[in-house]
Amino acid sequence: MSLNRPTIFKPFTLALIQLGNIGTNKSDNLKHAREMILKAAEHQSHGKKPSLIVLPECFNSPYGHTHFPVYAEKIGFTPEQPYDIASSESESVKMLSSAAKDVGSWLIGGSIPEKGEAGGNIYNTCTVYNPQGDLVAIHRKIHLFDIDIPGKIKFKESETLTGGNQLTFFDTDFARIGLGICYDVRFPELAMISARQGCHVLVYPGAFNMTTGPLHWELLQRSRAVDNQVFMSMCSPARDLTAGYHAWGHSMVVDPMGEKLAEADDSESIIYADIDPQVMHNARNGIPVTTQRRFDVYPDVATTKK
Ligand SMILES: NC(=O)CC(=O)C(=O)O
Repeated sequence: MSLNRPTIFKPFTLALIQLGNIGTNKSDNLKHAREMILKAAEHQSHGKKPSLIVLPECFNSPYGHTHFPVYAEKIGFTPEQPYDIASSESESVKMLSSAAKDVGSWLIGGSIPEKGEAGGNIYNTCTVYNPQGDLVAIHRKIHLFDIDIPGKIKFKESETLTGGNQLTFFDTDFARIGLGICYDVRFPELAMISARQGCHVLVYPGAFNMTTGPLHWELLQRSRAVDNQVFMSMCSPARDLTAGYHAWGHSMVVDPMGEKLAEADDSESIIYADIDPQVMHNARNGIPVTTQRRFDVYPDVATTKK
């Protein structure tokens, strides 16, 4: 993706689908996700449908390290080449592509377990589609969710997943969008670099839990938004107490001043936020941190090369 391309930032509506009923039957999960994408697109704000629709992390399978290898699909995307949907081996990619085309909106397809090209690696991968249904970008969760809070929650994605090794953003005709997945939000460098590369809106499909959700879900999103003076949003699955992993829910959109524009509760729902670029311009003019950095005192992590 060329950084030199002039970026556009225009008002648009963002829709987050807090998907429920994610069970063990993948076809049912895909069917339901498709129905919810069509429903999200029916919304009108200022006479327009949402320009960008988002699904949650792990929307086609139960969330858990033992499930990832069972549900993993081969995608085979390379950013340098156009992707041929018709010959894709991924049923999830095919559904998402056709749904994006049918509604004529950009679609961030949450995440799915992905079978890598070689060596049996499995990734937690987000795919992105333009309104023509083309697969235009993927983001593989970089930081794996390995936590152990005694008596509360133990989860080790690294038992079956491999972390991605690339930052991802993409340009639309209304904004530059930066991607991350869930635990990636705890690493402020990622959001900082995306913002410094010109992203206006950060979208992280995610699935926090009942221990970390109440403490950190909102705090981290508002922090990333205020640190970087960007719009920040995370899209969760709905809470299902019959599932092995209890998602926190509370899908959210935060503006560059840290104000919440929209928030779901824990049940299945679709939330919408009107993204107004003027809010970002006002934040940056009023609190000019973007021009006050002191790289004579500390290094610029956003440009430091490996
Ligand atoms: N599920 C995650 O990747 C992250 C999470 O729940 C947390 O950071 O807390």
